[in-house]
Amino acid sequence: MHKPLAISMGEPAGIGPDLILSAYAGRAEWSLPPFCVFAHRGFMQARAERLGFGFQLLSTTPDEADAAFDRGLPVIDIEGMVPDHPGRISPLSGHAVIAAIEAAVTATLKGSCRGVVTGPIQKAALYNAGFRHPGHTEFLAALCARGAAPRRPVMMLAHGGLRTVPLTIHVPLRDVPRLITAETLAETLRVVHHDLRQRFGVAEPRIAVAGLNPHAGEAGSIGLEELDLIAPAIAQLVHDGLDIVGPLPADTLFYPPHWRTYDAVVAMYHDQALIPIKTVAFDEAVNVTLGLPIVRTSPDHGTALDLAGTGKASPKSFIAAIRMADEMTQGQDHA
Ligand SMILES: NC(=O)c1ccc[n+]([C@@H]2O[C@H](COP(=O)([O-])OP(=O)(O)OC[C@H]3O[C@@H](n4cnc5c(N)ncnc54)[C@H](O)[C@@H]3O)[C@@H](O)[C@H]2O)c1
Ligand SMILES: N[C@H](C(=O)O)[C@H](O)COP(=O)(O)O
Repeated sequence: MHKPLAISMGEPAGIGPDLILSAYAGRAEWSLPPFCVFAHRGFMQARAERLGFGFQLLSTTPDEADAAFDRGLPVIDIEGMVPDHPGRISPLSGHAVIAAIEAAVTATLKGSCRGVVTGPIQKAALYNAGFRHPGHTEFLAALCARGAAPRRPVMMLAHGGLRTVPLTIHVPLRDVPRLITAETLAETLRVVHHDLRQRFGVAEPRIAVAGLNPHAGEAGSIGLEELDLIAPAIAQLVHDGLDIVGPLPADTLFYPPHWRTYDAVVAMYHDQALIPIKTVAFDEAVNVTLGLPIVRTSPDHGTALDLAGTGKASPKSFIAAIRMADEMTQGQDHA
């Protein structure tokens, strides 16, 4: 038996459900491994009919998903009220969106599924339903910690050899300087180094670190974070034997001849890391969470409410996310 990948439905008003259905319809063309969807079945059925997909949706358990996969899309039914209103967020669906993620992670931690691929969520829409995290990244770390203090999860966006990591993630820009410490940077770099080896098969990772300020502080004349925090953290890790360079000016770091010499770039804040990769590879880049005991990937895009229910959303990044989770969990394929 092949263990399936677990896919959470994401925001019902967005394009996540559409892409899950498209992925199943194109599973042979894209050579996708078996997967099961953690979703409200009635809602998925309605979205499938709206988009004109004729295949069956089968209620299964994760353990039955592999055997069912050729006959129909295996759905692990999540209870709740989930209206099929493309583009219109409903306060009713929040609980089911959260429960789908929780159930997908639980099935993966239990070993019934190989890894988790998440459909995009609209975070603000979940806060009324009790969501207390800035995004999946931190929520997954909390779920994986099972009540203990979560380890630091690390967000990476990856497309081929271009891999970018924001040190700080979903925080206001004004808080970024305060959140950059030698400890958080060293912890993040160790996770990136470890997972480049373990998850990406990079034998000797070489990591670049961006500065925070223009020109990486220009020797302290445009800010001191580089001299006071970033350089000392790098020096300590280099002393420990890791191949890390920086802090480098962020504006020229992504010039192709430069980034191609690194296996990953750790940037200081969300947009510094995500703008370069979404600019050159929005269609195909993958968001992967490092530092977890399980594999989790996701497309790089969000809910795209404007495209939900239209059939016009590109499935490429979602397919790339399934493929990456498949590649990273090859060793766990068989139950
Ligand atoms: N993994 C996640 O859960 C995740 C990731 C990113 C953003 N989000 C959330 O998504 C919501 C919307 O974010 P946003 O508007 O900044 O970004 P977005 O990625 O949803 O949309 C940005 C633009 O790209 C287009 N687009 C997105 N995906 C596309 C696809 N597959 N095919 C064709 N066009 C596509 C959209 O139509 C829109 O014009 C926010 O609430 C954000 O927090 C969630
Ligand atoms: N920062 C991500 C992006 O812009 O692509 C996105 O919001 C996803 O975050 P989580 O994986 O933590 O939900």
